[in-house]
Amino acid sequence: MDISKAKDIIVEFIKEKTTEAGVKGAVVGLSGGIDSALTAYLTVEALGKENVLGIHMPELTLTPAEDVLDATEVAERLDIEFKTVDISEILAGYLNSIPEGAESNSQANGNLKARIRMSVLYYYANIMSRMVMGTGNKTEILLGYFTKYGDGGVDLEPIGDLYKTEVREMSKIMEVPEEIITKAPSARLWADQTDEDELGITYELVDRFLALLLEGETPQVAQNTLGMSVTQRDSVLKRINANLHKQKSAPIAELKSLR
Ligand SMILES: Nc1ncnc2c1ncn2[C@@H]1O[C@H](COP(=O)(O)OP(=O)(O)OC[C@H]2O[C@@H]([n+]3cccc(C(=O)O)c3)[C@H](O)[C@@H]2O)[C@@H](O)[C@H]1O
Ligand SMILES: Nc1ncnc2c1ncn2[C@@H]1O[C@H](COP(=O)(O)OP(=O)(O)OP(=O)(O)O)[C@@H](O)[C@H]1O
Ligand SMILES: [Mg+2]
Repeated sequence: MDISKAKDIIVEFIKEKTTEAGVKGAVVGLSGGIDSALTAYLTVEALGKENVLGIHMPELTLTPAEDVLDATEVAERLDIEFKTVDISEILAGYLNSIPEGAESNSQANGNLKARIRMSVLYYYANIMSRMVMGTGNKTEILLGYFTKYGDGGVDLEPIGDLYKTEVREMSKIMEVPEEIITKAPSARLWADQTDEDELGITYELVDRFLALLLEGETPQVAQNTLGMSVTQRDSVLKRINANLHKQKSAPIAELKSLR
C-alpha cells in the first residue's frame, strides 16, 4: 500500500464526514498508545489543531506513568487542547452501585472501563458539538478485538482500513513519537495485559494471515504459507467468527409480514 496516499484519503475522509455531519471539531481519547496517537495526528491535519480535543483517561492502578507522559507529549507536539479525566472514581462509584459490583470479573470490569471512557468522550462531544473519533484499526475490527459499545462506540473510524502493521508505517511518516511506535500495544484493561499475549499471535503474523484470507486463500493454505501453528490458526478463526456481530448494528426483529 502507498502509505502516503492512504494518509491523504483518510484526511479527506475526516474533512468530508465532519462537514456532512455539520460539525467542525473532534474529540479523541488519547491513551498514550499508537492507534490514538495516529488518529490525533490525522484529525489535526484534517480539521486544524484548534478543532481537536484530546482526553487522557487514566485509571488509578493500571495506567503506567509512561502512558500519561506519552499522551501528554502527543497533545503538546500537536498543540491541541488536552484534558485529563481520571476514571477511577467513576469506576468505583459504578461498581459500588450495582449488587454484583464487588465480585471480581476482570472481563466485565475491563469492558466497563472501555465503556466509561466512551461515555466521557461522548459527554465532551455533546457539550462541544463535536464528533468522537474512533481509533480502531483493520486488525482489531476483523478480529472483533475491542469492546462492543466501549472503544467500538464511536462516530468515525478513520484508521479502520489500516492493518496494525500499516498503522505503524503511517505513524512513522507522520512522525509520531518513536517510543509510542515501539511500545507493546495494550488495552490496559487488566494487569499485565498485552494485545499479542491475549491474541496468542504477533500483529506481523496475524496481519499477513488476515490479508491472505481476504485475498481468498483458505485458512489451511494461509497457515502453511506463514508457518503458523494449528492452535494459532484455529484461535484466530474462532475469534473472527465469534465477533462478527460486532461489525453490524444490533439486529431488529422485523414485523413487515404483519404490515
Ligand atoms: N452473535 C452475537 N450476536 C449479538 N451479540 C453477541 C453475539 N455473540 C456475543 N454477543 C454479545 O457480545 C457481548 C460481548 O462483547 P464485549 O462486551 O465486547 O466483550 P468481549 O468480546 O468478551 O471482550 C472484549 C475483548 O476486546 C478486548 N479489548 C477491549 C477493549 C480494547 C482493546 C484494545 O485492543 O485496546 C481490546 C478485550 O481485551 C477483550 O478480549 C456480550 O453481550 C455478548 O452476549
Ligand atoms: N487511558 C486512556 N485514556 C484515553 N483514552 C483511552 C485510554 N485507554 C484507552 N483509550 C481509548 O481506547 C482506544 C482503544 O485502545 P487501544 O489500546 O486499542 O489503542 P491505543 O492505546 O491507542 O493503541 P495500542 O494498541 O498501541 O495500545 C484508545 O485508542 C483510546 O482512544
Ligand atoms: Mg492501548
